[in-house]
Amino acid sequence: MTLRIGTRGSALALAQAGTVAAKLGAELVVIESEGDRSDAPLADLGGAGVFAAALREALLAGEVDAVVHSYKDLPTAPLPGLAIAAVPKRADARDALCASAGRDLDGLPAGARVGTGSPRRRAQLLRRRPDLEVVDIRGNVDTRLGRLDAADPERRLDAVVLAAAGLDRLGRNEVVTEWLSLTSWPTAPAQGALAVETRVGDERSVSKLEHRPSRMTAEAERGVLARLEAGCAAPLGVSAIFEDGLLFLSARVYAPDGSEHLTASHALYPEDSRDPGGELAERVADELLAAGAADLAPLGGARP
Ligand SMILES: NCc1[nH]cc(CCC(=O)O)c1CC(=O)O
Repeated sequence: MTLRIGTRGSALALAQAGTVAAKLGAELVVIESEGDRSDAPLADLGGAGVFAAALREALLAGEVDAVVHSYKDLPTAPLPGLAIAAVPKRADARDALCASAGRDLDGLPAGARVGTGSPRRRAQLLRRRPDLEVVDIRGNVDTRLGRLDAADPERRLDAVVLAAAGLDRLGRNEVVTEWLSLTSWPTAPAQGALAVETRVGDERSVSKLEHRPSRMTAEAERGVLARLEAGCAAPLGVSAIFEDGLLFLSARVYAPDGSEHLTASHALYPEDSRDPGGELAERVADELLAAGAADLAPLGGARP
């Protein structure tokens, strides 16, 4: 029997799930979700979890054998009966600036209009360039890039910030005018990583895709989100790296207007811990909370 892999129908989701299906010799099944059908703000639909919900329903109902998520869009709470059976080798975790006229962030004119729907990216943009006008946008990657050369001046933007991994998977690297370094611009937990989910007991059907270091860094980053009890709208940037046997995790919480931020970083040798990602995330999150992260930014439910 051919393995059936469920995916959202967006160009990005199809590209991501397509690589997974190809490696497994599996068949793709497109599942439409409320998040894809509606233009309503994500928060009104129940947060980023709406993208995952329809896929998970189809998996639980046995309509497909596995589903592929952007790991960063998956809520941190596990769903009973389902398991993240594989985390494939992670792509670029960085954000990318896509600006008109080939400009980088420092080269944008004063008061330039830059689009993003992410409170983290808004705070990071304002921290680097307090003069920018950050415009709230959403929609798929092509819609967002379309704002760069929109004919209507009210819609036109000077730049947008997107995940480098998504642009790469769509073959759109040529629009990037600056890759933002993770040290000064940490990104969303698990950005650039995929999560392949199966029903509990079926994990082996996809386990050849598993890449341990990618799971470890993604789990460490998501652990910070979980420990801070933060939602997808929290102005939080994280970056984990596994290098020379050492797992390193850094997290930064921003004031929404970018005026202040707090950073915490820790490292450990994974073989010294039963749950390296969780343990590291706990240290980093506790340090952020002790330093007053919850007073600096709305971490939980509050959405703009
Ligand atoms: N929030 C939407 C989303 N979910 C995953 C990606 C990109 C791919 C990835 O991070 O794995 C994007 C687009 C973006 O943030 O630019």
